[in-house]
Amino acid sequence: MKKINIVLFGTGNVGSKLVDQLLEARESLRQKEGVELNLPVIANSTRAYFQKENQQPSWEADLNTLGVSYKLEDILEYVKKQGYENLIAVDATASEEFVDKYFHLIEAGFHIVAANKVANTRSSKFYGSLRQKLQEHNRFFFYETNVGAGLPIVETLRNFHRSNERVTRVRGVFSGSLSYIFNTYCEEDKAFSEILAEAGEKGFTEPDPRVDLSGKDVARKLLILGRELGLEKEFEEITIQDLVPAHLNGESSLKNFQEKKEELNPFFLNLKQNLEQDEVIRHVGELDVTRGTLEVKLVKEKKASAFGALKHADSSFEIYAESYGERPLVIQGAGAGAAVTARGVVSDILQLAEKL
Ligand SMILES: NC(=O)c1ccc[n+]([C@@H]2O[C@H](COP(=O)([O-])OP(=O)(O)OC[C@H]3O[C@@H](n4cnc5c(N)ncnc54)[C@H](O)[C@@H]3O)[C@@H](O)[C@H]2O)c1
Ligand SMILES: N[C@@H](CCO)C(=O)O
Repeated sequence: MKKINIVLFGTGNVGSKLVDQLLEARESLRQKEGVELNLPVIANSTRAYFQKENQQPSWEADLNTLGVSYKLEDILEYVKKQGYENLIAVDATASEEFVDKYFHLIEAGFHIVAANKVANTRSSKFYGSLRQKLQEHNRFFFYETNVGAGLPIVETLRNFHRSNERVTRVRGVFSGSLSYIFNTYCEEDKAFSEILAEAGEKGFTEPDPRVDLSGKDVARKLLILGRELGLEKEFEEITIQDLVPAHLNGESSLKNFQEKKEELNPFFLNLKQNLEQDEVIRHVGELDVTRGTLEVKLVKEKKASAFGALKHADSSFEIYAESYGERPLVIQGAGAGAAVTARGVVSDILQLAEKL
């Protein structure tokens, strides 16, 4: 039996669904694949729960009641003392700072699986040094859910690139939350702020929805794909249409933004009122590999077009590549949501486990 030991950081929408899915899949993986998935430590931003038994039927309660405040070193010491091998750290946080800890984790023998996009969208220098550290310690880094949640986008582009297929352009509705927001807003007679709140309640938005609305989340996804294709770009080079008014942006608190989100309504109502009958608003990202440009913007689309016809929180990625000519390869489906994202993380964990 191959034993895999997963230390989870982040128990929000994605992290908590991930624990449920791992515990559910445990027995069948043991029987069918000879893989035993253990979760020796589950941590959020303030507490860590150090597992005593193999089963964790009430992990949420245990984290709350038996969880202790911790430092990363406590976890590293614990796994070392227990003699755990095949260690995978799962980053299900949205933390800008946590990614600095990847280096310590790698040195301590961890492989990394990340839903968090930050590590792949810092400077090229950081991107390169992380990969160098992984190589030095012979560790793996999987992050399929960074783009398109559970959809196989990163893998598809990486395989194209490796096989010398020339990808010229990727155009898409990259954001599941903004897809939900604009699909619903253009169909229903509700205030923009109300739909924004719904998208948050459904677990589609980032913990701070301004990361979506500002275009930053889609810009990150474009950069991640661009880098997979060998483009050496920095985040600052991306052209981004920011939908958050300056007085509510990241400089002010999230609470302030939530309290004043109705102030967004006139701008979006004006956009909606200026649509033709057969048009809708869509939020798109465009990566032009040939020209080396990355752009995030709102566009008007015909209702009958591919992007115009999207529903719910679906994303759609059109990948233009030499062998495919004028007709792109299209990957479409749920672009956000805890269940699909957690499933993508499980899939990354299993692919990584196969290599161990
Ligand atoms: N929600 C989606 O559909 C989706 C899809 C793909 C990727 N993601 C990514 O998954 C990540 C998690 O999203 P979410 O919706 O679950 O967020 P969330 O806010 O619901 O959960 C974040 C969790 O991270 C924990 N955390 C924060 N800083 C931490 C730290 N330094 N150490 C340990 N834990 C820390 C918080 O306590 C919380 O438990 C984000 O990076 C997001 O971009 C989300
Ligand atoms: N907030 C992100 C989650 C998936 O990365 C989105 O809406 O697409």
